[in-house]
Amino acid sequence: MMNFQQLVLASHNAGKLKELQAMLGASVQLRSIGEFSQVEPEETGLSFVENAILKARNAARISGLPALADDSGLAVDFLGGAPGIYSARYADGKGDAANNAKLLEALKDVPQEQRGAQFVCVLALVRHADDPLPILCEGLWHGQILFEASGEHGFGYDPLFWVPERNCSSAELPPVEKNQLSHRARAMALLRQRLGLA
Ligand SMILES: O=P(O)(O)OP(=O)(O)OP(=O)(O)OC[C@H]1O[C@@H](n2cnc3c(O)ncnc32)[C@H](O)[C@@H]1O
Ligand SMILES: [Mg+2]
Repeated sequence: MMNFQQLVLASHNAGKLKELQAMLGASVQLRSIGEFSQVEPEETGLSFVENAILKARNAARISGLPALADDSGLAVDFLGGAPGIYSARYADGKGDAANNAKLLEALKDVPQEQRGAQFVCVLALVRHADDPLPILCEGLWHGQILFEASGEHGFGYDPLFWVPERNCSSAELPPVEKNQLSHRARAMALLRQRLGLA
């Protein structure tokens, strides 16, 4: 197995970098793709897997380093799994606050018992840009969409995501706890096993 002391993280999302670095610990240093380029690749895939691979290959090409990508999002049952892979672009690129407002509006008349949702995370690791065998790991986190935002931690949809096993929103969880329970934590636990770090 290859020794990944340095990986480039194919993400321009500071929240992801913080969480993933905390989960990996000190043995692997994640370097942001932002050190190499500010240009974000277009996420043209139709699945989390395709977009994760696309982002990882792009980062490996630009940096010359092995690359890890995270493609993630929120799949809401009542919305047939939307916004899904379009979670970051749900409110046409206007950002987290606009995404959250649009989601609350879409669910405003939907009762509690129909507000189930899951966070999805796919991690893709490529050893180089043309790697024919990317490592892929997936994690899901089940919860419900709240009627209003609550909590200051985390990022993105965290203030709207109710975590039944903790009775609070994921933005109310201390970061250490989110990093033990989340979709990203589950995907990362699998990746650590695959890399022999677990
Ligand atoms: O593509 P990169 O550069 O990694 O950064 P991004 O923010 O665009 O990331 P995605 O394309 O994977 O889109 C993920 C969306 O899902 C949201 N999301 C993912 N994980 C989340 C988490 O742990 N908590 C809250 N929202 C999350 C996030 O805010 C984005 O709107
Ligand atoms: Mg993105």
